[in-house]
Amino acid sequence: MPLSSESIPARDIRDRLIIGLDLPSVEEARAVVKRIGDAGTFYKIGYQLGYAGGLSFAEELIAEGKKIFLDLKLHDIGNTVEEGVRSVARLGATFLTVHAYPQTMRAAVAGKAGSKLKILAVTVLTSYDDKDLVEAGYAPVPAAELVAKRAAQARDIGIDGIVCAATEAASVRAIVGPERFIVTPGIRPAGSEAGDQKRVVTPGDAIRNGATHLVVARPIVKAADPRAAAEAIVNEIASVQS
Ligand SMILES: O=c1ccn([C@@H]2O[C@H](COP(=O)(O)O)[C@@H](O)[C@H]2O)c(=O)[nH]1
Repeated sequence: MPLSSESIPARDIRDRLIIGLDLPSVEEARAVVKRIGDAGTFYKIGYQLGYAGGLSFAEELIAEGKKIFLDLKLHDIGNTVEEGVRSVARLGATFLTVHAYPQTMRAAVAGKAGSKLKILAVTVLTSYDDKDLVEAGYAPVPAAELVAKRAAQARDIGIDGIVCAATEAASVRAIVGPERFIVTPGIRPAGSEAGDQKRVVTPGDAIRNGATHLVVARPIVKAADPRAAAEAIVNEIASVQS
């Protein structure tokens, strides 16, 4: 049944939408979170806000009962990743990203041991297509093939979830099995601008393809009415969710 502001959807449906707080200051992020109100239950903090006080703001949101995805995309020598993840685990976030390189993923799994933090492996950024991979120095390989290889490595290492484009969500599900999270940025409601995203999918198709969580930033936080934009996506998720 379609949902409206009057009948806020069950919490688990709203949790499938992760709203990217890609904003320049904590003040602006706090204002957007306030406008979205109870339509938003899960927020992502990445480079822009993270380097502008966003980690303390993450703790504030957690204390208010919101879930937090720290999209820090860690990638460094193993010891640095392991200790960095150990520090992040103390913040109480739900998800943390690392790049899907085997050394990095193994270090992240070691660093989160004993905590509730879930590690997501970023396979191939959704702003990349096959040509971008060649430009970055990879032998010609379709992005989908590299996503599949990295998803299999992430599974074998014990990573909790995969970040990929929703174009690859169905094939990733076949690789990683039924339990792991499949978190898909590059989501664009029909008619909205792709911007720098190249592997783009609508919210409904992403859910149909098997994504567990959709990441949406600009189409919500830059919207004239961020709450209405978030609700429209939650409604689309609810209309196709099995
Ligand atoms: O492959 C990836 C991994 C992460 N992201 C992040 O998701 C959001 C998407 O923002 P939009 O404004 O909805 O395009 C952004 O914070 C990225 O850093 C991604 O897009 N692709």
